[in-house]
Amino acid sequence: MPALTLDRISKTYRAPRRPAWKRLLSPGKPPAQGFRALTDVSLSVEHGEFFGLLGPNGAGKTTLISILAGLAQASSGTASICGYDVVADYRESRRSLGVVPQELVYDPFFTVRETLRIQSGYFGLRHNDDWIDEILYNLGLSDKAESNMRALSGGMKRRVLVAQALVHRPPVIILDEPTAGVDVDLRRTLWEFISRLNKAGHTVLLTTHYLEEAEALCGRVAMLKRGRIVALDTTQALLARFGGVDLEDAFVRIMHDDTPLEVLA
Ligand SMILES: Nc1ncnc2c1ncn2[C@@H]1O[C@H](COP(=O)(O)OP(=O)(O)OP(=O)(O)O)[C@@H](O)[C@H]1O
Repeated sequence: MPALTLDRISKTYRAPRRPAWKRLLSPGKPPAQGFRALTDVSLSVEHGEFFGLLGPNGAGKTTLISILAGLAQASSGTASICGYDVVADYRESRRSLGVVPQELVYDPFFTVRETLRIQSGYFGLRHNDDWIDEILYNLGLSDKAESNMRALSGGMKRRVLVAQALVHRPPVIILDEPTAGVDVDLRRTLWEFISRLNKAGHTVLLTTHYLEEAEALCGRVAMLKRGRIVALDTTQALLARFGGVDLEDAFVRIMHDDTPLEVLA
């Protein structure tokens, strides 16, 4: 059973409803069309893979991750984590997954340790301090454990988001642009830690705009363009197929290729 499966996932965001007074003024006007963010996305990621989900701004990466995390509902299609359907088996699928979100979301009233204890509590883990200490150490956060969240720099807050995603030792880890706006030090520390978790058997799905990171880390890559998968293969095969000097070159070629969209696998 794969670590992660997407089967013909489509997502249309509803257009905002027109206010009542506008509907009264022009009653015959049809409601605005929604926005189609994903169309028929299917892929499966095996246990232990380090998988890259790439695409330009607005391609649909975060939408896809939100569907996997149960934060958004697909308009059609199914998704599962470790065999658990993200809608029908929500609790089990959420327990199998750790998501590092793109947005810096945090509660300014708690310390780093309190934040991680609260997160552990969501998963019913009461005595989790040994693991919390290990995560803090590996993310270079040990000396910040008792600092208030609001006192941390942006890069430090991002490290805490990574720590939060790992408190329940999820078999599948999704990182949505985890290195956006962080210094070289954190990138190195983060990738060393995530690579170690991956070698220990954790499945990793990464979105990033730093294609050299994806090239170095990901065994397989899917590229999204306007909500559709346009390439899905091993990093090496994509490099061989599209030539060029590196994955960035292959990415630019694929994104600028205007032949009808089809999976280049
Ligand atoms: N809640 C929403 N309502 C309407 N449209 C949305 C909503 N969320 C996202 N979209 C639209 O869906 C499309 C895909 O957005 P998404 O955030 O998934 O892209 P992305 O690939 O993650 O982009 P980025 O690389 O900039 O993070 C975009 O055109 C975006 O404007």
